[in-house]
Amino acid sequence: MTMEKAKDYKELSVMAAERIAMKISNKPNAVLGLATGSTPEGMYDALIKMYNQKRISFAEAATFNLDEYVGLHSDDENSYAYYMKQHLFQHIDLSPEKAHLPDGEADDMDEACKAYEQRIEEAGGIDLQVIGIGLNGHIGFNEPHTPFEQRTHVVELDKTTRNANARFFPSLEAVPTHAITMGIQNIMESKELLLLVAGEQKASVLERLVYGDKTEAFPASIIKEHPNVTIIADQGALSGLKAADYQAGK
Ligand SMILES: O=P(O)(O)OC[C@H]1O[C@](O)(CO)[C@@H](O)[C@@H]1O
Repeated sequence: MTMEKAKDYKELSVMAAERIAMKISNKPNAVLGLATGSTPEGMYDALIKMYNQKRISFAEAATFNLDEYVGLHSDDENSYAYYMKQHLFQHIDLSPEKAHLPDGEADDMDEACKAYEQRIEEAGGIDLQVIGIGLNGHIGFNEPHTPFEQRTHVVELDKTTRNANARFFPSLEAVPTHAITMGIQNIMESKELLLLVAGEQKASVLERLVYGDKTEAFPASIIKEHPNVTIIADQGALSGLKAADYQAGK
């Protein structure tokens, strides 16, 4: 596990975008795994900037998002499909057929989960997966006590997660109760993982990730076993760690 320190959120965002830019420069048809939430917003802004400066092109790339709410139409402004359109897709040259999100509106959810996995497999697997981390250690929407072997599935959202995400909705009741998410196993299968952690409110989460044991009670703890994982964290998020630990790239 490599840890990279950013002085602030802006620097973290640029560092993350540079990782993606490097990936698609080396492999123009790279398969990128994308995340939503507040954390990657700055990274998407930085990527759009690089695209506008003609530094990068997504013309040959494909993307797969980690998760989507169940029951929200892609035009619903709280759906992750809408988020991705607003924050990235409408600004770049990624082909719409190659921009994938789980289908939160499918009649048959089990089928939708299988179909999503199949599309990832057909694309050759994910080269670089960006993830954020929830306050309870979730990755994607894999809540605490999700088995590490879990594949794409429908999940009932934890109270903490619904509360944390209520800021995007008119009320807590409006936050969907379920989501469809890549499983922990899918995340671990990506060739490279990039975890972004920003802000002091995530300091204790990062502390637990770095010093804690591997446990299904804290889903992110598994990523320490991934052979190619980088964490980019800003000063706020790093405030719970001993400086020597991140300088040494623990
Ligand atoms: O970046 P945020 O908004 O703190 O969210 C952290 C994680 O929580 C989720 O938004 C789901 O609640 C993930 O998609 C994200 O990685």
